[in-house]
Order: sequence, then C-alpha cells, then structure tokens
Amino acid sequence: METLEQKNKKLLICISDPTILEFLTNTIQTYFEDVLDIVSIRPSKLFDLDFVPTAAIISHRTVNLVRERFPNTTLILQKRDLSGQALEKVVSLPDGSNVLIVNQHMDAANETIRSFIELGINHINMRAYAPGNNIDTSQVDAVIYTGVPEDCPKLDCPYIDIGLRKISLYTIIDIIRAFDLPSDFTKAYYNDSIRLFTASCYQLQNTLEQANTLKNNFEKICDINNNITFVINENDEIILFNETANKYFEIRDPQEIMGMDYKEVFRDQPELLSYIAANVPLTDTLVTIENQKLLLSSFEMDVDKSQNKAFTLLPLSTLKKREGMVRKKLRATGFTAKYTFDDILGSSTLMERSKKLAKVYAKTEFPVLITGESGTGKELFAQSIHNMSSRRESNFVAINFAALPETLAESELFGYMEGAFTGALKNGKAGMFELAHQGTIFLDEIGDASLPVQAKLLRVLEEKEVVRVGGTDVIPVDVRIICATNKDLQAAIREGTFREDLYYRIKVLNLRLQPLRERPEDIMEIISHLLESQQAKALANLPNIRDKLISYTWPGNARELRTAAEYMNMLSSLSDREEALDMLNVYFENNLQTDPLAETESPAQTGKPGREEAAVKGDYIGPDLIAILEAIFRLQNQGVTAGRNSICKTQSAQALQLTESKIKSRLKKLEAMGYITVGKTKQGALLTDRGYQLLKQFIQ
Ligand SMILES: Nc1ncnc2c1ncn2[C@@H]1O[C@H](COP(=O)(O)OP(=O)(O)OP(=O)(O)O)[C@@H](O)[C@H]1O
Repeated sequence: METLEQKNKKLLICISDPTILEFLTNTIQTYFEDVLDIVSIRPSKLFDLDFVPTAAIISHRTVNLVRERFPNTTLILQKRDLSGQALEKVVSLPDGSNVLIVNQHMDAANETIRSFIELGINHINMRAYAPGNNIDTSQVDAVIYTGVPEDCPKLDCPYIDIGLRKISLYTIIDIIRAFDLPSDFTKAYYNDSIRLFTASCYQLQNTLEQANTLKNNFEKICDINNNITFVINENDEIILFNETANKYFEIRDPQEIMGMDYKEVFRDQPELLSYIAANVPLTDTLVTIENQKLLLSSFEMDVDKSQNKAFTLLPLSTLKKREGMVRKKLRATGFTAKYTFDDILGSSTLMERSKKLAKVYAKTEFPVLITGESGTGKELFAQSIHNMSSRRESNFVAINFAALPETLAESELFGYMEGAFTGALKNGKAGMFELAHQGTIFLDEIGDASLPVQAKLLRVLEEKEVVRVGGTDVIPVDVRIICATNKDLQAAIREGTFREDLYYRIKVLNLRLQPLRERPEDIMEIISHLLESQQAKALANLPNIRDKLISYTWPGNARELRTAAEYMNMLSSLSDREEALDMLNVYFENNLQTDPLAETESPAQTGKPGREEAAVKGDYIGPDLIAILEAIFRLQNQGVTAGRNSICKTQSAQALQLTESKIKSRLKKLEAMGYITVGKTKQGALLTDRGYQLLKQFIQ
C-alpha cells in the first residue's frame, strides 16, 4: 500500500462526454495545474494508460470502468453546480410545465435533473433526453440544454441554454483531500463558488422575499381601514403597531416599540391597559383615551399555534365621518330627489296655487298628504318639497305600497337582523326609515298599505323610532313624511280599510293636485315643452290637433301627455306631412277619445263654484285666501269671532306670515267674490255656502 508521502501527483479525468471532459479539465487545470499532473481521457483510452493515478474524476457512466481498471485509486464523482442566471431561467418557468432536460448522454441529463431537485426546483415536470433516445416529445413546454443545441430535438417550444455547469466545491474539496493538498487551495475556488452558493439559495431567497412581501402587505392592509391596530403576543410583547397607531399614540420610532411590553407602551392609558389585561373578548367597547371616546375590539389570532391577540381602536369622530360618507354614497346610489319646483310645468292659476302652497309646506316639518289622480305629479311635488326643505342635503327615500308585496313591507320599511328569516342577508339590512334618517320618506300609494302595516307605520310616526324585524334594539329615526294617494282615503276609512288615526297623522298638511282637464291651459304649455322639434310643435299647433289636445280629458294626466308627445315627436320626423297628420288622427281616434264621465263631472255640470270657474273669471284663489277661509272655518267651529286679530293668530295665517293689514284686504276680496260675509258688528267674518264648498275642495 502506498503511504501518504508516496502518493503520486497524477489526477485522472475520465468522462465520456467530450464537451464536459474538456470543460472539467480546463476548470481543474485553472486551480491545480501547478501541483498536479492532470491527465484527461475518454473511457475508450482507459486501458492504454501505463500508470496508476492517485485519484480519478469520473461520472456515473465511467465509474465502473475506472474502478475495474484502477481498483486502488480514489474515485471522485464529478459534481457540478448551476449558475444563478441559469437557475433564474428555470425558476421562472410556469408551474407544471413539462420540460425536457437535454444532454448528449442520458446519465448527464439525469444528473442535471438531480441537481435541480437538490436545489429545490420542484414546480416543473422534468424528463431526461439524449439524442437517439426514443421518448415521446409531444407534450413538451420547454427544452433545457447545456451549451450544445445540436443535441436537442426539433420542437415548437422555448429553448433554454443553462450553459456548462460549474464544477462543484465538493469536487474541489475531494481533490484536495485525495492529494493532501493544503486547504489554501480552496480559497481561490471559494471566491468563485460563493456566487454559486448564492444561486443555490435562490429558492430560499425567493421564499424569504415572498414572506417579507406578505408581511408588508399585511401591515398595509392594517393601515387601509384607518383603524388603530396593534398585535400583542403571548409574552405581552407588541409585535405589530400599524401606521395609524403610530400616529395616534405619537410614536416617533415605531421600530423601537417592537418587542416592548404593552404595559410599558400604554403606561399612560390606564383604561386601555385594564381592558387588555382583562383578557376577555371585546366588541366595540367604549374607552376614553385623553378625553376622546373610542371603540375597542379584540381578536384572537389562532395562526400557527401562536396565541397572539389583535386590538383595534376606532375614534367615534372617525365613525361619524364614515357614517356621513356612507349616507352620501347611498344618496348617490338612488336615494335622491332629482326634481325641483322649476321642473314642474304649467302656469295655470291652479298649478301656480299648488306650487305656492307646496313651497310654504316645504318650509315646515309637518307631514304632507298629496292627493290627486294618477300622473298629476304627486311624486314630482314630493321631491320638490324635499329639495326646498332644510332636509335637502339628506336622503329622499321613496317607497310605493302598490308595488310592495305585503310579505316584504315590514322588512323593507323597518329593516331586519341577520338570520331574521330564510334568505336574510348576513349582517341584516337597514330599512327605508333608517335610510331616510334626517331626510324625507315618500310613502307613495299609501292607500294600498295593509292594515297591519298601517298599524306599524302609525307606531313609527308616533314614537319616531324603529325596531328591525328579528331585533330588539330601538333605533331612533328623524324623518319627514310625505304621503301620496289617488284613493279616497275618507271612503276607505268608512269601509274600514284605512285607519282613521293614521289618516290624521299623515294629513297635517294637504295638497290636492288637480287633473289636467281642470286646468286645460297647462296642456299646450306642457306638450310644447315635451315636443322636441319645430315641426313637432307646428304639428301640435294645427287648429284641429290643438282642439283635440285641449278637449281630451287626459285620464292619465301629465304621464299620458308625455306618451302623446313622444308619439308626435316620432311622427314629426316623417317627411310626408299628410301621412303624419293621418297617423296622428288615427292615434287620437284610438286613444284620445273624450271621456264622457269627465264631462258630467265638470264643475259647470255639478254647479260647484270650481277652481276652473274661478280661474276663468280671473279670480285668483291663492293659498293666502284659502288659509283665511280655513281660519274663519275653524274659528267659527270653535265659536270664536273671526276678526282680523283672531285670524292673524291662527296657525294657517302664521304659516303664510299674514299681517292684519294683509288679512283686511283679503277679507274684502273674499267678500267681493261671495265666499264670506263680513258683519258690521261683533259677528266677524262668516263663510257663505259658496265659500264652504270652495274650502271643502282644498281641505278633505
Ligand atoms: N306639472 C308637470 N310638469 C312636468 N311633468 C310632469 C308634471 N306632472 C307630472 N309630470 C310627469 O308625469 C309623470 C308622472 O308624474 P308623477 O309620478 O309625479 O305623478 P304621480 O301623481 O305620482 O303619479 P302616480 O299616482 O301614477 O304615481 C312623470 O314623468 C312626471 O315627470
């Protein structure tokens, strides 16, 4: 046996792949050519050698041959590493890609696969390939080769050259050991290989980066909702303190408090300290920190067996701001009144009077009941009243009882709690009354509300608070009520389908909108506004068309007028004028037949001193005259003499700011019109029958 001293300096390199053989030989020579006698050969030349090398660098393919030829020689299995760049290319392949690893020899290709796996590359499916090796290449997404493109099969996919791989540090160390060389020899190689080492850590580095990104994201998420957030671990140490918390507690160096005991950090906040120390679940618990009220909540964080606890603090002032913003958003999503009095067309005496009265109502907080046939503009008026009221900045929430199924009415109006019924939304839902808080709720077609719903509505109007379906908490609501109906509510009360007590609650102020047939002057004004072109306007003004429009009874009122206007707009675009006229006449014949009922109901036939009559005569009956008539009526009923002074003190006169001198002139006017008599003595003003009939039309 050779002793250590007797060792020769011969290092054999025996590899089948000529490219790798040359590459390995060059690399090993770079480091050892001064101290070792390096011989490199292909396996076929093995038996030509006439010396026994101390060590031999071999591959998986040549190991048996060399062992057989030189049984006492130290065998060093060549190991190579990948460069960082090569690794990056491989790592960036999409997950699950089918990849061919190509080398001139299968064992070398397999060795590359082994090194990839050792380096933690496991997101791709790798198969070895060498020229002449018959394997299925139909499902290949990428080909990886080592410097020799000729070895690769011709496929339609990306080719990645990872170049010749560097010799591994282990191989260098094995050579040093085999020849008992001083360890200094590793130094030169170490400098080079440190880069390789970094590459080998590529995956680890990536994972660390991902973890860091996740941590940063988490901290950002904690900041997004602007809640003060901090996390404490089981040793009472602060392990997270978000940006909002830093600002709120005025922490100059956030890093400094990481790992600090929370009792130290919050030493000046005894109330907060006691809540944290109590170790009980907290949900929106009210705490005071430096005279400011905040809501404190705690959350157990059962992550990876840790017993961390997160806390959030939300100042009430922030909560209020958010509530305001949510309300604004709700308004933006549909709870808005878009119409104002300027959108209400018609300047007939009756329409002017309705607008005047409604504008006065807008200044008050009283409930308004708007009555009138379908399409007379009840909702238009309701929206305009809201928009002129002090509540215009808040929601206008409209609910139509004719379209609201009985089963949904309660939950829609008053909201519900989570789990109140099958299909109830998680976290429950606010009802229309809550959404209208500080604004106006418009209860359209109130005459269609069922008796049980009427009972609940009455309760809300009286108590000014709601309780959600399935809940117990009482929620105060500050809402102005405007109701509308085209039904005769007094008849409904007689029939027992409408509650009398509710009727008096909602009808504090009454606005009766007249149908178009009672104010024919408005027809042409509204229709001309809706006609888009000059041709359409000219068409409408043709004498026979105009007569038809005015004499028609318009049971659908302005809504029907809109439809007629749309039809006329469409016809006016026809180039053949005669044809347009014919079609219009057909439309009138089919649709606009004078309603015989309306004619028998006309004021002339009923003998009533109707508003139409008054308007035609030029006797304008403004809201001030009606208010005075109403005041006289009420005083008369109370047995009080209706003089200037007593009328002036009534609610209706005060709402219109009528002075005694104004009242005096109006009393004269009413007397001249035959609606009142004014006694010369203490008797005061008295309603005539005519005056009573007129007033009845305004006050149901
Ligand atoms: N004076 C008016 N000027 C302009 N448009 C009007 C006028 N009156 C009503 N309209 C229009 O007619 C249509 C019906 O109006 P609105 O919905 O306010 O009537 P309504 O009395 O509430 O009807 P319904 O009782 O059927 O609900 C709307 O398109 C409205 O803009």
